[in-house]
This record gives sequence, C-alpha cells and structure tokens, in this order.
Amino acid sequence: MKIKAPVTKNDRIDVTITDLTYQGMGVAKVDDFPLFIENALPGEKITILVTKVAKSYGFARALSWQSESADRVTDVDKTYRQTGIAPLQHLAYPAQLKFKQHQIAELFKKNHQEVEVAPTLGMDNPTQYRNKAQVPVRMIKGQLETGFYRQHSHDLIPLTDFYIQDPAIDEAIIKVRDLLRQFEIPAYNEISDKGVIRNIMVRRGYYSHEMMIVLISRTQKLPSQAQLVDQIQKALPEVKSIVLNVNAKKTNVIMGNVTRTLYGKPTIEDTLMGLTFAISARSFYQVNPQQTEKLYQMAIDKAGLTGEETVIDAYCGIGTISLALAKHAKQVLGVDVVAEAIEDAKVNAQKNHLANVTFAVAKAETQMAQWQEDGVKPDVVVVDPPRKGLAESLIDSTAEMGPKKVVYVSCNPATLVRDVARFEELGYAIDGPIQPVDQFPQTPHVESVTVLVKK
Ligand SMILES: C[S@@+](CC[C@H](N)C(=O)[O-])C[C@H]1O[C@@H](n2cnc3c(N)ncnc32)[C@H](O)[C@@H]1O
Repeated sequence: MKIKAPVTKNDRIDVTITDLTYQGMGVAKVDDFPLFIENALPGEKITILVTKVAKSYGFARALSWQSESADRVTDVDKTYRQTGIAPLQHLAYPAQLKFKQHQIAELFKKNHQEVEVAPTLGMDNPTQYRNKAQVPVRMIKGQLETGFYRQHSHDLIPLTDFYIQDPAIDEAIIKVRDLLRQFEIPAYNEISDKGVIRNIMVRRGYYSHEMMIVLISRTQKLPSQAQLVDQIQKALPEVKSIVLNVNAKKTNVIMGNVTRTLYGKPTIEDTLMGLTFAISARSFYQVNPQQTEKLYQMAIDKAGLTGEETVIDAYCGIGTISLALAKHAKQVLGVDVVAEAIEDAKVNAQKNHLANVTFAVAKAETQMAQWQEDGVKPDVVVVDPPRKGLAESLIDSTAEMGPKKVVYVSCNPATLVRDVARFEELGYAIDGPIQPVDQFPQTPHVESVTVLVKK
C-alpha cells in the first residue's frame, strides 16, 4: 500500500504532539499522516526537521527540534533511553499519570464514545517496583554480559542498575553473571545458534523476599551445573528455588517447554491481599505488587459481592483474583490456558483454605462456551486478558450467560475499546468511570478497571 505523504525529507514544519507510541516516541499528525518524533511529549508545540518518510507504511520520523515543557525531566539517563526500559522517563511522573488517563479517553473518543476516566492511581515511588527481571545474556568481546537490548534490536547494552527493578534483583543478576563467568559457561549466540545461557530470569517475593533464579539454556544440562548451583545458593541466601529452563529452539520466545528444578522448590511464595501464593517459573504473576493490591481491591469493590454470587474469573493465572474474590462469593470458577498456572492456582486454593473455587486448564473462549453449555449462570464475570484482549466468541458466550456485571481488567486500552463496543452491542453498558492504575511507571503501558452492567 503506497500512501501519499504530506511531508518530504528535510521539510522543516511546526507540529503539536498529540500522542506517544509504546516506545515513548511522540506522535504528531499532518493531514492525518503520523510523524514519529524522538523525545517529544504530548502537548508540546515544536518545529521539526523530517529525517525519514516511509511512504509504503504511512509514517515519517523526525529529529532535530527544541522545546521547553514544564513536564520534561532533563536528567534522563541516556542508557535507559537506548534500551527502552523506561521510555517515559523524560516525562515527569504526574504528567505520566495524566497521559495514561488521557490515553484511555482518547482511544474511546476515536471510536466515537465519550467515557469518564478517573485520575490514574499512581505510586509514591515510581521506580524500582518490578518483582521480576528477564535479562538476555550475550558474549561481548569474549566476556559474558547481562543487560538489555538496544531498542528495535538484539544488541545487548550491559547494565547493572535496571532502574525500575527491585535492587535486590539487580544485585542477584550481577552475582549470577559473575558465577557464570567464573565457571566459564558461555552465553548463547543467536547467529551461530551455539553457546549455552540465553537468559536469566529472577523473581523476588515483595513481602516474603523469597527469590527464584531461572537459568534459560539452549542445552539440557549446564557445564559445571552442580558447582554453579551450589555457589548461587551460597552467594544469594534469599534463593529458595533454582530452575533450569531448556529452550533449544532458534526463536525469540524466551522460555522453552522443559523446566527442571535444580535446587529447592519449583515455586516461590509471596503474599498478596493477605493471601499466600505459590508461583512457578512459567506462571504469570503481576510485576508490580504494590499496585496490584490496589488494582485487585478495585476489581473486588467494583464486583460488589455479597457472598451469594457465582463468579467467573477468566484468564485467572495462578488464581490471584479468583481467591481474593472467593472470600466474598458463593463460588468462583477460574480458567487459564497455562497448565502450570492452574496447578499453582489449585495449590493456592488449598494453602488459603478456600474450597469454593474450581479451576480449569483451557482457552478461556472454549471454557466459557462449555460453561454456557453446562448451564452455568454467573452473577459476575471478571476478565483479565493479555494485551490482545478478548476473543469475540468469549464476549458472545458471556453475554449469553447474562451476568449482571462484567469487571474488565485491561492492560491494553486499544483492545478494551474494541471489546467494550462488542459488549455494548450485546446489551451491556459502562457503569461509572474507568479507573486506570499505574502498574508500569516510566513506560506508556496503561492498566485499567472497567465495569459493564446488563441494561
Ligand atoms: C494479564 S494475565 C492475568 C492473570 C491473573 N488474572 C493475574 O492477575 O495474575 C493474563 C493471563 O491470561 C492467560 N491466557 C492467555 N491467553 C489465554 C487464553 N486464550 N485463554 C485463557 N488464558 C489465557 C495467561 O496465561 C495469563 O495468566
């Protein structure tokens, strides 16, 4: 598709930034044609020099501009900008929160719908919040390095301070890196498809401080494996689980299907909402525990349970929302497609002495249709899908079952807008303001809770 661009290379033009991309690039429009501008913030009026026009894809890039904005953070670390770990670092935190609120309202507006969006619930300290790190490992000049990829590439930039991660996790990465160097275990090489260690994943319980180290390897066994595991335990007393994940494929997918516990338990534990959760290497667990408690409390409050309800928790992961809801409902049915997550969810129900929860391993869209066929009549349905949002068939079977309320926890406002439109076609309407919760400070990711009620 060739698009006629209203700008050409080397044009110097005045624009207003209206949006940000997920990489934190400012977006301005000239006759509906998008221009992507490094480091620019929404609301800024600037003069730009167009550096690239890609007519077939319908965008242009621009650099070379100057502007002053009260919301600009000037002491931005260039390394973080290069990696894209914190693409909104150049925007002051209160402005980040406003941007996220505005982003949801704007996406609905583009779909011809005015919605009320409450101010984004933010953090007191919007750095060092992540309870999980997943870092690539590469050889650079003959030495094993850990860090993060340069944006839009697989070039590793060595890093020791990851800015948005729990600092105890940063320290653990350095210690594991040093031990891998000491035992001369080579990093994986994507081009030759040789070498051993591809990635290191570290998870640390926010309350429990239990730590899990996952070594993701091309090979079934690591060189000097027993000594390495022994030394990791000694160097990191918080470690309760060391896991080997084997990924022998030439792929961008981080984890493979084989997971073996090399030391301790296959899971670590943490608490959330006063409940205890076992978390295994491949299970989803929210990365910002402080904000997750706010998010889940909001979902529970909005569900408005009295203790008599049947609730479905679709995309339930290890059962975090399901168990928090189970304390206030008659029964909860949860579904997730990852078998390990559902195993964790069942253990978690027992750990917390909650017998009114049942979990199924399936695609949520398939299980929803099954529950509908089985005559399940939920009073409330909670959905917390991945970024791609809900399958249309799931929305259809939900509406057929006719719950009074749907509580939609979304990590992508674009798919939220699409899915809400489908619910509205089927007789549901948004009730009250949409509530954004900042799960990912310093990044443009937007999490929110929306309530839909049956008209
Ligand atoms: C955003 S997470 C939410 C998990 C959980 N509610 C929580 O907060 O910890 C999305 C979950 O959807 C699961 N998932 C992805 N696609 C799915 C599908 N088609 N059917 C069921 N679960 C799916 C993932 O395994 C993941 O656990």
